[in-house]
Amino acid sequence: MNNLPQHVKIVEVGPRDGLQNEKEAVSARVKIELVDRLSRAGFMNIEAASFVSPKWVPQMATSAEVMAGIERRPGTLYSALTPNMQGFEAALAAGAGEVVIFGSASEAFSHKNINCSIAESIARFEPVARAAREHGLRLRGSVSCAFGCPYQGEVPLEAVADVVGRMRDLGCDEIDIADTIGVSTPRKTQAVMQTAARAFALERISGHFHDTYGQALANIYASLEVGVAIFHSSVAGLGGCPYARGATGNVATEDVLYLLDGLGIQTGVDLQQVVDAGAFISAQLGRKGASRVGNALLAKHAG
Ligand SMILES: CC(C)(COP(=O)([O-])OP(=O)([O-])OC[C@H]1O[C@@H](n2cnc3c(N)ncnc32)[C@H](O)[C@@H]1OP(=O)([O-])[O-])[C@@H](O)C(=O)NCCC(=O)NCCSC(=O)C[C@@](C)(O)CC(=O)[O-]
Repeated sequence: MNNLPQHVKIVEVGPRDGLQNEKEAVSARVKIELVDRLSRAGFMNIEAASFVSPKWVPQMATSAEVMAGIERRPGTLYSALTPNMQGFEAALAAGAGEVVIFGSASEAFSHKNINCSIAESIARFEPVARAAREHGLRLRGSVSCAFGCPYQGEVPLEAVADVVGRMRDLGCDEIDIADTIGVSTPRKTQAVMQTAARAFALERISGHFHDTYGQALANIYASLEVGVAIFHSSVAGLGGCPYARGATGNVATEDVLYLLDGLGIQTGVDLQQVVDAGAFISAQLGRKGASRVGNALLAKHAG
C-alpha cells in the first residue's frame, strides 16, 4: 500500500469522450453547465472540447461555443482534441490551455479513426506540436488501442513503445495510454504501462480506461501499483468512441474517486459535487447514470 502514489490527477473527460458518441444532439448550454459543475468540483484538468471534423463527430460541432461559454476556474486546465492544424487553430482561438493529438498503436484503428496511417498521423501532428510550443500551450498525446484493437485484435507491446516514443519526440508533456475498447486485465495493464514507461517518464503517463468488460477499476489499481498517478475518467461513466465498435463509456469518475478516497489517495476533487454533476447530465440525457458509486450515493441520500 505504501508504494501507491499519494496524490493522483484525475482528468475529467466526460464533456468530450463522454458526450462525443451521443446520438441525440446535446445543446451547448447543457455542456457548458456540465463543465462548470465539474470545474466547481475541483478538477485540475477537464477535457472540454474536440476540434475535429463535424462530419466525423457531429456531437462535437459546438466545441467553440462551449469553450466560449464556460466559466474558467483559475488553476483548471481546459483541453481540446486537435487532429491537425485546422483543429489546432480552432482550439487556439477558443482559448484551450492544452491540445491533444490522438494517435493509435494499431494501424487499423488509425485508419478508421483519423483516416490515415500511424506514420501519416505523426507527420500531421508535427506542425500541431510545433504550434503548441510556439503559443505556450500544453501538449498531450493519446495512444489509442494500446491494449487491444476492435479491428486488428492483439496489439504488440513494441507497437505501443514505438508510438509512445514518437509522441515523446514530438514534445508531448503528457501521454495517455488508452484501453479504447476496455479489454485489458491487471497483469496486461502493468506490462503495457511498464513498456510505455521505458519510452516516457512514468510520472507523465496517464491511464485512460474504458469499462466495457468491467475491468477498469482493477486496471487502475494495477496501474497505481506500478506508479501511474494520472487517470482519465468520465462523470456518470458517459462515453464511447464512435470509431470503436461496441466500446462503452470510460470508467466512471465517481467510482474512481471512491476507490482513491478509500486508499487514502488525494485528488482534490469533491465526490459529492461529481455525483450531483452526474445526476444533472444523466437527467438531461434521460437515463440513469452508469456509475455504481453515483447511483448508490443518490439512492442513499434519497432514502
Ligand atoms: C482527422 C480528420 C479530420 C481527417 O479527416 P479527412 O477526411 O481525412 O480530412 P481532410 O483533411 O481531407 O478534410 C476533410 C474535411 O474535413 C474538414 N476538416 C478537417 N479537419 C478538420 C478539423 N480539425 N475541424 C473541422 N473540420 C475539419 C475539412 O475542412 C474538410 O471539409 P470539407 O472540405 O469536406 O467540407 C477526421 O478523420 C476526423 O475528424 N476524425 C475525428 C475522429 C474522432 O474525433 N474520433 C474520436 C476521438 S478519439 C477517441 O475518442 C479516443 C480517445 C482519445 O478518447 C482515447 C481512446 O479511448 O482510445
